[in-house]
Amino acid sequence: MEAKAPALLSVKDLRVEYLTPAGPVCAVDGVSFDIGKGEVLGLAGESGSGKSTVAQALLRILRPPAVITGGQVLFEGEDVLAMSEAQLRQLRWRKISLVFQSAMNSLNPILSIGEQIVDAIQAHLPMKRSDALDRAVALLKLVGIDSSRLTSYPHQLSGGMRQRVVIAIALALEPPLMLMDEPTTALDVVVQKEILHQVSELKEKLGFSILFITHDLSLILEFSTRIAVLYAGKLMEMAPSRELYTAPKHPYTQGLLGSVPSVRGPRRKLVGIPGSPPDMRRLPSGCRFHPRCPSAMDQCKATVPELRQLGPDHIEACHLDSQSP
Ligand SMILES: Nc1ncnc2c1ncn2[C@@H]1O[C@H](COP(=O)(O)OP(=O)(O)OP(=O)(O)O)[C@@H](O)[C@H]1O
Repeated sequence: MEAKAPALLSVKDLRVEYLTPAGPVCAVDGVSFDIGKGEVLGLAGESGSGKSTVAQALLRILRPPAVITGGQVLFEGEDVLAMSEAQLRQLRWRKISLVFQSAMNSLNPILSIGEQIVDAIQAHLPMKRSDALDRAVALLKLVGIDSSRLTSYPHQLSGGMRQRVVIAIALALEPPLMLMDEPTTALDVVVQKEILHQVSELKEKLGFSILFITHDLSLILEFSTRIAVLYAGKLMEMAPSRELYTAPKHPYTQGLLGSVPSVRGPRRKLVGIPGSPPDMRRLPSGCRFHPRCPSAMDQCKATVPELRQLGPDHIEACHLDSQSP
């Protein structure tokens, strides 16, 4: 059996609340996961399940009214939640970088691509401008952009190219971990896949790890090593991608997969999950998924299911499976 890579990032019992005037909303409730070196952990779940809140908590870039109210985040053994602002400046970009959906629109319109990459490098590393420029050329090449584009302005590039530039900037300091929050959602399907394939190749070459967030389960299945499924702020199931696809245990995971077209195998009828996620201010009792669950039992309304180990790398929180021997 392949030895498990030591955790680069370890998240334990993370809890984030939005302190709204109407009372606290617990958007991330006791979420735990590890990311190993070179691993891609996909965070799946419908809109509002807490995926972006998790990513922002890891970098400590949550904005009020969000506050981290519990848990532990260890990156390379260092306690991120205890870091000072100065330590966080060393962590962001250098150790953990972030690519988000609208990043391609946040490039500076009046600076050339080359200038922006050079500025990003020089903001963090004591490097001569000519060396930084060489690095910018190499970075653009890595993401499949010709060096002749160095003098182009963002508006002269397609959306896909702009997002590639953002990925190049995110990789400029060779961080061990990249957080990708809906990195390609604004782009057309073909460009999305091209970019994600390229990122996968870069990951193999450079050895970084990825936390990959998207609501698109088919992309998560294709590009992640392991997948964590969130529902209303709670971790429902986590397993290696293949195992999650072939043997999903949680009715919520099964429901999510029911809305993904099958690439191989027989055509199957797409069935979504009836209803919609709960209002986070008025969560259902017991298992948060029970009002939408086709297999809900009385117990599901009464008690919150604990996460249980189903296999060496497979965990799930559901009363149904705690009943089977
Ligand atoms: N500014 C805010 N004020 C109050 N509650 C918020 C705020 N932002 C987010 N939330 C709550 O946090 C929950 C999680 O939001 P988050 O954006 O992390 O989810 P997500 O899974 O990333 O969804 P999406 O895919 O739509 O971005 C939401 O359901 C909402 O209840």
